[in-house]
Amino acid sequence: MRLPRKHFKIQRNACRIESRRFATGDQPVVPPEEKNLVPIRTNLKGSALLNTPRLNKGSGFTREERAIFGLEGFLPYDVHSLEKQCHRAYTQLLKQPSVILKHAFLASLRDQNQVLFYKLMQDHLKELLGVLYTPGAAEAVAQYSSLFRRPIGCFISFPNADGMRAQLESHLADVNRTADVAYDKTKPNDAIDLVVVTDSEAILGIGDQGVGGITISTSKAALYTLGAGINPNRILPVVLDVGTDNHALFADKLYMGWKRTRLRGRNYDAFVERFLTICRDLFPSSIIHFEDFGMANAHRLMEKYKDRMPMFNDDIQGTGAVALAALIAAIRVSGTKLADQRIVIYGAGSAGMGIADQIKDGLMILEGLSEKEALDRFWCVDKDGLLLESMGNGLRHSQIPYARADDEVKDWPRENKKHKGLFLMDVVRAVKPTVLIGTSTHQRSFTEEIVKEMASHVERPIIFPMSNPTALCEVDPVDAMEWTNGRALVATGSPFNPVDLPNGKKYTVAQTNNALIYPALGLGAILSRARTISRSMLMAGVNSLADLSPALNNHEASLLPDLADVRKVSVHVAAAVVRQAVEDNNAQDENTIKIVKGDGEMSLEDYIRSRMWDAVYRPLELVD
Ligand SMILES: NC(=O)C1=CN([C@@H]2O[C@H](COP(=O)(O)OP(=O)(O)OC[C@H]3O[C@@H](n4cnc5c(N)ncnc54)[C@H](O)[C@@H]3O)[C@@H](O)[C@H]2O)C=CC1
Ligand SMILES: CC(=O)C(=O)O
Ligand SMILES: [Mg+2]
Repeated sequence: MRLPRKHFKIQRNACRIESRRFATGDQPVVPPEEKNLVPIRTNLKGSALLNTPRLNKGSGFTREERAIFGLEGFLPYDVHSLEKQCHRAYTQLLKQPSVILKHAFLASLRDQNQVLFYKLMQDHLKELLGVLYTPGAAEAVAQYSSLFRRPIGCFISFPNADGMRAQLESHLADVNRTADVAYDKTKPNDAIDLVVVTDSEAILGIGDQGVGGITISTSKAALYTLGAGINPNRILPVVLDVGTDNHALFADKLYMGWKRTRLRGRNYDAFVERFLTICRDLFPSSIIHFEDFGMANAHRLMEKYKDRMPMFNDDIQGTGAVALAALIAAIRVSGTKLADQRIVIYGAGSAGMGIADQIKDGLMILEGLSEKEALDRFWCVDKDGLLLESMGNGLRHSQIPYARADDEVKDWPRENKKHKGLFLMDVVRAVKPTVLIGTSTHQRSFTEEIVKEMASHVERPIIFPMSNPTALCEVDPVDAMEWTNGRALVATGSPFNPVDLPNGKKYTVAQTNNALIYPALGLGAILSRARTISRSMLMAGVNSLADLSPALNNHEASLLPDLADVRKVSVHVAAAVVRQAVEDNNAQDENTIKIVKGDGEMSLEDYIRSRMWDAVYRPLELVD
């Protein structure tokens, strides 16, 4: 549907700021260059408008807007452009002496003026991702209760479970109250595109953080907007407060969550089921992103719900996808084949087994291997050593297919004779891996001896220490490069500086973080209104991301695109995901299906751009 021109007449010249993307969701489709001219309708005036971060422009309100919305007495006289506001905010941010205080500053800005927050983030993305996301988010989560100022997001606490529906309805009403979020007012339930939910049991690599986990949901939500232009007002970040087993939190008198031992078993499952059922009922067009659930639940819940609704687990599937994309790029650089790799995974938890599953899918789909042949390429090592069939009930469900036969290892030499298990060094010596992936939270565990042993058998050792935050990374890329004479192909989970190579050049370390792919995966699923988020959609995303690898043209370049370019990357990845959903008859959005089939008025890429939200001030229209 094209908007009649009269919709654009209000304060047209207020929209001089660069206009590209607009918004996901049930919005009128306009060409990308017109989307930011569409006014936002609101009945708020005066301080109520200034105190609504979704609509507030602060000193950026034009003279005309100040008159219409009764703002003149509330603002200093001069009108400032978004660029000038950004400059002021950046100067203030730089005065904050630590990462945690910078994070708090950003949170407070987000809480005052949403457009300004996203514009500032976007203009300094490379620098500020480390503040908002990993490693900064780890500190912010851990100190949530002591630094608390104002709540952002949705808190679903077990003791209040009886009121869960009403709590979620209040959030929906809140979203609908502020302006055009659900453009079509006859469909108030379509106002939410995305729910990002954590139960806080395994936040990054820092474990159980109780209610503080809301900050991982809000950070991941912000990356959806920065990375894929998903309208921030249509995302619901949620923490399920089911208690905590982190005893330091019990001792903290400022702790703000439910001070009980973490809920488990049937009550936990019923609580999650109830939450998801209500979400599906109240927000039927939304997708659900699971983040940082503990090992015992992450895989199990994904298996339970993945065919029932459009959901994915980011730590399992998002991480698997980004790791496989980096691996495909590394293999192209090294001139080898995926099927010829011997892969050791260190840390067989959610991320580790998610990576294994995704690479296994890659071996089967891209290389035509049988499942058994694919599984044969993996050796997974956890706290008790190499996963072996004899570990029986000690293996988690996701680990069982990867357990090796005990016969294979009976003659392997063991470093630690006193211990039953085979540890990383034993496995590296015996397997001679070509690929070593770390998702263990065991800092600096890829020692010089291990890396040198691996590098003595492989021309281009592929080493991905993916644990977050930075302090938990399995090996510093500088060391990995030094110990391999610059031969290693390295990718990390948190950001690292480029490394000097022996040939005088610099090697750019890819940030192999699920943040490079999950925003586009979500955008593709939302736009196509996919019934489920399928394996084939994930694989389409992986291939399109791998094709964008800078290392394909320059071997010292990063294996993956820079995370700071995620927004451009996302258009291509989301397009691949959408096309796959349509090809699989998994898409339900008629308009998107038409465009993919070539019957629309614009290309799929332009359509995607036209649906992306931009950090610009759109005109406001006063309604009764
Ligand atoms: N780069 C990325 O995109 C992502 C990175 N991660 C990182 O991966 C790490 C693990 O995260 P999850 O898998 O979600 O946690 P998890 O708790 O599910 O898994 C961690 C696994 O490592 C094992 N482990 C712990 N200490 C070990 C040791 N000394 N030796 C061998 N294994 C050990 C644990 O037993 C567990 O199986 C975290 O640091 C997290 O930040 C997680 C998701 C995405
Ligand atoms: C990146 C991420 O999801 C994690 O470290 O848990
Ligand atoms: Mg995570």
